[in-house]
Amino acid sequence: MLPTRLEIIPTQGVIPAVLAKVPTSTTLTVTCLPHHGVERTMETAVALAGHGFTVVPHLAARAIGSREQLARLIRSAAGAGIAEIFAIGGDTAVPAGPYSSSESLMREIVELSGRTIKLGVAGYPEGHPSISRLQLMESLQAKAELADHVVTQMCFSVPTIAEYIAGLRSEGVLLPVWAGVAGSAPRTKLVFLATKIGVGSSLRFITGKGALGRQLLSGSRYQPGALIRDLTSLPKPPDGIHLYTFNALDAVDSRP
Ligand SMILES: NC(=O)C1=CN([C@@H]2O[C@H](COP(=O)(O)OP(=O)(O)OC[C@H]3O[C@@H](n4cnc5c(N)ncnc54)[C@H](O)[C@@H]3O)[C@@H](O)[C@H]2O)C=CC1
Ligand SMILES: Nc1nc(=O)c2c([nH]1)NC[C@@H]1CN(c3ccc(C(=O)N[C@@H](CCC(=O)O)C(=O)O)cc3)CN21
Repeated sequence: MLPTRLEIIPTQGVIPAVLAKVPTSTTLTVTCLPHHGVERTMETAVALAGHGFTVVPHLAARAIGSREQLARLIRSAAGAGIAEIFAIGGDTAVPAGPYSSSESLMREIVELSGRTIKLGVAGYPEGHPSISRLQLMESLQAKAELADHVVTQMCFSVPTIAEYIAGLRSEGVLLPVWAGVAGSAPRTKLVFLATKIGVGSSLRFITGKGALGRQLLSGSRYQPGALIRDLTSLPKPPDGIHLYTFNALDAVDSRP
C-alpha cells in the first residue's frame, strides 16, 4: 500500500472535524487559497501540529506580502515543529509582495531556514491552462535542486500519470512523485472544482465517454478506490498518494 497524505482546506470548523475523524498518525497538508491568505493556512497548520499531526502547510508565493512576513511564517512553522512546506505560485493575479513564482519563494525559504525545511512542488500531468509544458518543465528543473518531491495536480487517468512520471525521468527530474488524487466527492462538486482550477483534460475525462467517465456518471459520488488501486499496481508506481479531501473527512479511508 502506498503512503497517503490528506490535503485539507483551512475553513472554519476544520480543526474539530479533523480531530474527530482523522488519526494523529496521518500527515495532513493545508491548502492556501487566494481568498483565505497564507496566515490562515499557517495558523491551521500550527494548531494541528500542536495536536500531534505531521503537517505540511502550503505557501503561495504570490500571496506573501513581504520578506518579513515570510520570515515570521517560517518562524511559526519551525516553532510548531513543522519540517516541510509545499511551495506553490498561487492563484493571486498580482503578487502581493516580492515573490511571483514558487522558485523565488523556495530560494528565500532556503536562505531563511538554511535547508532545514523540506520542500514540495507541484507537477502537472495534464499541463496547466496558462503555462506551457516547456515552461512547466523548465521551472520544475530549476526547482528540482531545492525540492524534495513533486505532488501532482489532481488527475483521473492512470496512463497520464504514468507517462508524466516517465517524462520527468527522461528529462532528468528524479524526485519522488506523489500522485494527486481527488477524494470521495459529489460528482457535481468535482466538475465545478476541476473547472475552477483549470484541470481541463481531467474534466473531459470525468465527464466524457471513457470507462472512468461512465463510472463517474453512474454514481452521484466519485470514489478514488479504483484509481488508487491501479496506480499502486503500476510497474513503476508513484511514491505516494496525495488525497485532495475537500474536507469530506467522513469519506476518508484513513490509512497511514
Ligand atoms: N497544483 C497545485 O496544487 C496548485 C496549483 N496552482 C496553480 O498553479 C500555478 C503555478 O504554480 P507553480 O506550479 O508553483 O508554478 P511556478 O510559480 O513555479 O511557475 C511556473 C512557471 O510559470 C510561470 N507562471 C506562473 N503563473 C503563471 C501564469 N498565471 N501565467 C503564465 N505564466 C505563469 C512562472 O513564471 C514560471 O516560469 C499557480 O499560479 C496556480 O495557478 C495553485 C495552487 C495549487
Ligand atoms: N489552480 C489551482 N489552485 C488551487 O488552489 C489548487 C489547484 N490548482 N490544484 C490542486 C489543489 C486543489 N485545491 C482546491 C481548491 C479549492 C477547493 C474547494 O473546495 N473550494 C471551495 C471553497 C472552499 C472555501 O473557501 O470554503 C469552493 O467552493 O470553491 C478544493 C481544493 C487547491 N489546489
